[in-house]
Amino acid sequence: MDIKTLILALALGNLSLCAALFFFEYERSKRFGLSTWALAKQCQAAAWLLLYLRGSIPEVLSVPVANGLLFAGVALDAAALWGAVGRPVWRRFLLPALLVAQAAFVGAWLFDAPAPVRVAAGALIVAGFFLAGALALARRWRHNSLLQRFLAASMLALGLALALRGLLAAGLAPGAGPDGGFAAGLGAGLGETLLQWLGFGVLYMMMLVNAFGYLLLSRQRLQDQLDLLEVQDALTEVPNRRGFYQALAPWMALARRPGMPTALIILNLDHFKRVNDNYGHPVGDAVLKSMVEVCKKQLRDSDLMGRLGGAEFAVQLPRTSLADALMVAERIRNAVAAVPVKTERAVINLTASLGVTTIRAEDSTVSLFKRADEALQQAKRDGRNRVAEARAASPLEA
Ligand SMILES: Nc1nc2c(ncn2[C@@H]2O[C@H](COP(=O)(O)OP(=O)(O)OP(=O)(O)O)[C@@H](O)[C@H]2O)c(=O)[nH]1
Repeated sequence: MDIKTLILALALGNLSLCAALFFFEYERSKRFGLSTWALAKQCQAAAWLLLYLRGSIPEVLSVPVANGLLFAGVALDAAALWGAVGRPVWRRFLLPALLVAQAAFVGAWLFDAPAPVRVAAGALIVAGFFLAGALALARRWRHNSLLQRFLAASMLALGLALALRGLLAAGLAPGAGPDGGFAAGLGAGLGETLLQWLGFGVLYMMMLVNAFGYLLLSRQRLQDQLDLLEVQDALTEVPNRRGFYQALAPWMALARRPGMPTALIILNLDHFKRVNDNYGHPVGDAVLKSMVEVCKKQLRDSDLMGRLGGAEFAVQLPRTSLADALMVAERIRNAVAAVPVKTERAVINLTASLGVTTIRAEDSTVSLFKRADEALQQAKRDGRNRVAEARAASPLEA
């Protein structure tokens, strides 16, 4: 395979990615900066096509325009990766760097710099942006998945290989003889054809690693979000029923051993339906979120609040006696009643009813929640905006 065929493969590879992304985005909302990434692939596909047509089209298209598009493409790749890790640095760093790189390359072309110098500049610029993208993936190394670490490491290796190719190309520039240093000597020793193979081979690998890596990473992120949704309530961002049960399980097991019990509070907002009916669901949602914040402020770090569904929440209080849990429940009730929720449409006063119990040795999750719920219903029957204690254990249960 000659270099021209390799360039065509790069053009076609990027074009097929563009096509795949077009159909992907056609049906889905934008995710993980996929649009930035799609734009990057379009720039790169156009760049490689122009480079492939070199000799049959004006030089202005096949050199400054083609390389400019290639630089923009890899810079956008880096931007997409920084966006995917939650740090959109496009405007602050990558855009100014791209403008400087474009100006330097066009300057080198206008002033007729020797071909090896231009090749070296091009390789170093592309390597620089590629490494910038790799750094995004390498951030918070110890917390990253194996996939992300593998991608970061291979991108760093490829970026460094391309930078080396650039330095070796510089070694071939006129005037850089064997006395011109290690790069000059090595560059001259390897020869331009081998260096071209190294450069394009690395660029080809870069395309593959970037494409597969980005798509796999997007998939992994999506999976992580789905996994989180299984145990977390999307609206209030506290554990949902399943997540709350999971967190409660170790305390249920500990209840069979002597020591301080774990308490459970179930809270239900009073007449919450009216908020939805009077102000609409979005206001109801805002009220729920705000209520969670109000309640959390009354809790210790070791306590955990979860949403059981609708306007019903639960709080687990590890190593807390019934008397203390009743005090906490009273504090929560007071806070909910005292802090009106300010929304765009209205200031809403709410109250809550609460049922309190502690985990007993003989409890299953069902019996525990049933008892707490009975206390809650008692609080509702007694007129709402109050705390009720669950019935004591019968001698048989005890
Ligand atoms: N805005 C909003 N409303 C919800 C959501 N989930 C459930 N609801 C509503 O919350 C209300 C729950 O009402 P209930 O707890 O059954 O009754 P209530 O009106 O609070 O009356 P009491 O509990 O008897 O004091 C229903 O109208 C549900 O439609 C949600 O995610 N957002």
